[in-house]
Amino acid sequence: MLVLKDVSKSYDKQKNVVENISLEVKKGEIMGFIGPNGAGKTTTIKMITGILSPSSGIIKVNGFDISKSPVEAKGSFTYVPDYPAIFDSIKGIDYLNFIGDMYDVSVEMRKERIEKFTKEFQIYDALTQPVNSYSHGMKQKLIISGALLPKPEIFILDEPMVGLDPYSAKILKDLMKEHCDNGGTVFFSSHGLEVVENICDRVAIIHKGKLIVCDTVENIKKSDDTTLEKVFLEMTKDE
Ligand SMILES: Nc1ncnc2c1ncn2[C@@H]1O[C@H](COP(=O)(O)OP(=O)(O)OP(=O)(O)O)[C@@H](O)[C@H]1O
Repeated sequence: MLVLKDVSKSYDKQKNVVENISLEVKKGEIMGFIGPNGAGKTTTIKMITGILSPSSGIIKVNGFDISKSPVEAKGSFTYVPDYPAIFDSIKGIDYLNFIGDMYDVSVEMRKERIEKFTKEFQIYDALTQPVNSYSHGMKQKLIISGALLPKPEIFILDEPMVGLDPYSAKILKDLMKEHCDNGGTVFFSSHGLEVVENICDRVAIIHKGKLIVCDTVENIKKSDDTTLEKVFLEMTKDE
């Protein structure tokens, strides 16, 4: 569903900030992508989404090579970036309709899903207001609602919990699980290890640009007596 094969990235043609990463996220799976600051998570996600080109390696999204078939690949996923950058002067509802147009979402499905997500996130009443009147968290919830609107095959999120209140974070966790239960795939980065431990089928840990493990939480922890946080700190500590 989402395949990375020997993917590397260097910004300066000298040092790789992502080095030879290979991983596969299966259909219906929710995978957490964790690592210390500067480990290479956003760089990897930007390569998956086609914002950055890898220096080497292959990335396939829903079977389409993001470099060779970018339109087909991009039609298979939606993406929530790590900062809610959004056209500020338009109304929330116009933003969602724009996404609906881009992904050919039918009028009925659009109405039903816009209502569902924006009511759950409690931004429904603000949809007629311009986005520049939204708080950071409201913008984030608008972007998440837009990203879920077309029922993407793959839902990719970069640190989506940042700026969300606990209620909204819980809604997002439930929506990510629901998306997978309906056959979708989720790949997201986070510093919230408890969230990752609770909802992910598998977890990929990146450290200094290298993938150090990609496995179930149970296998990574090896024992019930520990937490993902403890194991993560041990695995990524600098000697
Ligand atoms: N545009 C850029 N030009 C040069 N170096 C960059 C650029 N963007 C990121 N880097 C470097 O690449 C490395 C990986 O950064 P990246 O943003 O991918 O890390 P991250 O794991 O997402 O970190 P964080 O958890 O802090 O968001 C860092 O050393 C960073 O300084």
